[in-house]
Amino acid sequence: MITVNGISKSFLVAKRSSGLRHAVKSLFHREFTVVEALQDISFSIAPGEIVGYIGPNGAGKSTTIKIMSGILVPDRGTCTIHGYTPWLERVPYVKHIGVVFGQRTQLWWDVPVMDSFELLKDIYNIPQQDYNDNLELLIDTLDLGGIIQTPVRQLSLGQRMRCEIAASLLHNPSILFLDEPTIGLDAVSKIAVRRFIKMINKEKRVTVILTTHDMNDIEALADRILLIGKGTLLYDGSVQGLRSRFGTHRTITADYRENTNPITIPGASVLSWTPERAILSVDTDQILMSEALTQLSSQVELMDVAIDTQPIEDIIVQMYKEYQL
Ligand SMILES: Nc1ncnc2c1ncn2[C@@H]1O[C@H](COP(=O)(O)OP(=O)(O)OP(=O)(O)O)[C@@H](O)[C@H]1O
Repeated sequence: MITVNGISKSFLVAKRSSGLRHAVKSLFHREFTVVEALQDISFSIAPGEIVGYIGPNGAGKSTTIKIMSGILVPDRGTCTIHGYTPWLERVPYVKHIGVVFGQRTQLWWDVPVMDSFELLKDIYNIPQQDYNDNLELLIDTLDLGGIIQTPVRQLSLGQRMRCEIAASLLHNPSILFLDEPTIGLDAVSKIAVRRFIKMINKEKRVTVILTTHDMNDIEALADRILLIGKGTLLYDGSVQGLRSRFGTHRTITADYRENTNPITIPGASVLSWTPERAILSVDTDQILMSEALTQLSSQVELMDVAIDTQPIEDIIVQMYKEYQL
């Protein structure tokens, strides 16, 4: 459904120095630097997938989404989505995609949400019956009943985001691009948005490409991760694969009968210690968990043990470090 092949994109950015002398000079002679936003990016995405597109600030995520949604033209490479080249065949293409940029709105600020929806119906030429059916479903599942007649500027961020997502789906697209859909939302709204994304993916088979800095979004939604850093693709695989490749640490929290001897286990480091409790980080590349537990129980009289896997957030930080992003 989506094939991106060897996409590169660079931007010319004017150099600016501070001070009046430089400001005057730049009026006559502007200097530019080239920012390589994307370099030779390739991937493909099958129908019905939810793909998390992640990377640190400035990695090139939004640039990729803009190219895939037809807003930007790449310098090199090809992109075929639903049989179209997005930037060359925008008018027929956009009927198949929905786009939500978390930081921007596609709704008209001063009019009730419903009026924006009606306008989108005309822009996309949505048949009345399809529109009615879709609207009913979206109002119901995104709980828009109480806010649909409110002007957008009076909505909270969470309410607006639910309306943005509804607006992007009114024309029944088969692909949804979400750029930071949960940014700034409270915990309850985040969960509501995630649940909805999961639902439309499952029930309507909408393919979802999601950029986010929130690793809980990734854990809750993505089957697959594309990690981009400094414009190049560094990892393409499952969340599980990411865990087994980078998440080799487990945390053991051990409660035991009072013991003043220090705990030493090769392959494990002590994160904190008291005479009754120790927290250890175990590198499973160096020692099996079973072996670490055997050694622990030979050194203290265990009362309780909890084992936690490394949070995905830590794994990502580790990856960023490893790739020097
Ligand atoms: N219109 C533009 N003009 C000049 N440079 C740009 C433009 N758009 C993006 N860039 C540069 O391209 C690089 C990639 O930017 P992009 O917005 O794609 O990153 P991102 O991964 O989405 O970052 P963030 O997580 O901060 O949103 C950055 O160095 C950015 O400054």
